[in-house]
Amino acid sequence: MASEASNGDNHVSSKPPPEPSPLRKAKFFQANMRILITGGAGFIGSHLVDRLMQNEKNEVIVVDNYFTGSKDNLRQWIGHPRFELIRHDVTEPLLIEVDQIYHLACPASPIFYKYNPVKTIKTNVIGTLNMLGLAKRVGARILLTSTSEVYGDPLMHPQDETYWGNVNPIGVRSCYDEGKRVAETLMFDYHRQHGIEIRIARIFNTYGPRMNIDDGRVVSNFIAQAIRDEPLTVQLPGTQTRSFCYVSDMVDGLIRLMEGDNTGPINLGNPGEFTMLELAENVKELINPEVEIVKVENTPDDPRQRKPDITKAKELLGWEPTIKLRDGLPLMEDDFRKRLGIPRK
Ligand SMILES: NC(=O)c1ccc[n+]([C@@H]2O[C@H](COP(=O)([O-])OP(=O)(O)OC[C@H]3O[C@@H](n4cnc5c(N)ncnc54)[C@H](O)[C@@H]3O)[C@@H](O)[C@H]2O)c1
Ligand SMILES: O=C(O)[C@H]1O[C@H](OP(=O)(O)OP(=O)(O)OC[C@H]2O[C@@H](n3ccc(=O)[nH]c3=O)[C@H](O)[C@@H]2O)[C@H](O)[C@@H](O)[C@@H]1O
Repeated sequence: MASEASNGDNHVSSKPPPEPSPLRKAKFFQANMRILITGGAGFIGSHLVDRLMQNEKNEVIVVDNYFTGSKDNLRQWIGHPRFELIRHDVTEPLLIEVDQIYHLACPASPIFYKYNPVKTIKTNVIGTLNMLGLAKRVGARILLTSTSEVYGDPLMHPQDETYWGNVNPIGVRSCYDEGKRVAETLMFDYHRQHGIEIRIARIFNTYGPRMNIDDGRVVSNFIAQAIRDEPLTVQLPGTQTRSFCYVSDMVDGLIRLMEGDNTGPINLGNPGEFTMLELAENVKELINPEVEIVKVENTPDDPRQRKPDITKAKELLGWEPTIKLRDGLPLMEDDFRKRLGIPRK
């Protein structure tokens, strides 16, 4: 017989609830946290998978369309009972059950995000909307990997999270930086309107093993060039600055942010600031003292300076980077030499 309440609140079902699968009763499945990583076949994503898989209570699901990522980055986990890899484009809806979502899917190297700008903005806007819809349906906490590019060509230095940025809305980088700004807006609108638990990391340049060798980003370019005895291509004027964070530090910051109580946005990056000429000189000294440094044309809207203020990350997450650039570069060199098949002389 139907219950008296018209809205269904007092509805009493005569049927018992369905039995959960016997597998879910097994010790192995019971305590698990199911974690989705979009873009998990990419550079940062695959290191995040490695770290999360260390915890036996985590089940990790990666979705990726392999635009810039690769199954090779995840080969050690393929076939593992707590790991699943799904070929999927986040611009399409995804229906799965998870407890946490690390939303990284988006090409990060300027060469790749400018290659198909319409797709990049769709990934940032529709992709984030889809992942927020998923978070809302299943009640998951969601973390967005935003970027220091939301500060554009910053007029405040170093950049803290209160700065609203100096961004060209119609330039060739806008698909990425404006795309991430909209993604941040969507995160906060879902949080305010639907009570979704959100976390936003503003990541500053991150480097390390597994970056695509021909990725086009400056650290991977210089290391590959130095190993191949090719000139290091410093884009003009060469005095523009960046702050480089080693990937293991970044992964640590992302997990602390996800597990903590603060929505962010929180800057994650290494405050050590270098001009591109200084970076080239460091790579030359550490990897190949014979190599030449040449100046080449730059691309439009390249930010002139970038350095994170990480006070908030220190205070709220107890996080700060531990690996200096001069220690991180040789770790990346080992990986690049292996993949290029060029041993040290
Ligand atoms: N590495 C950095 O310096 C840096 C700095 C700031 C922000 N970020 C952000 O961190 C995240 C990861 O960056 P990364 O350096 O690992 O880049 P990456 O290009 O190596 O990884 C991105 C991954 O997303 C996947 N992807 C792209 N579009 C997709 C789509 N539509 N559907 C499903 N998968 C898709 C790619 O195939 C790739 O595996 C990105 O969101 C990027 O914007 C990175
Ligand atoms: O930190 C960030 O937020 C952003 O950092 C990078 O963006 P960008 O700093 O422009 O990355 P690179 O392509 O590595 O360029 C860094 C600097 O190196 C210079 N460069 C690049 C390549 C090269 O061969 N030589 C060279 O001098 C560029 O002109 C630029 O000034 C990432 O690729 C973005 O995804 C990320 O969001």
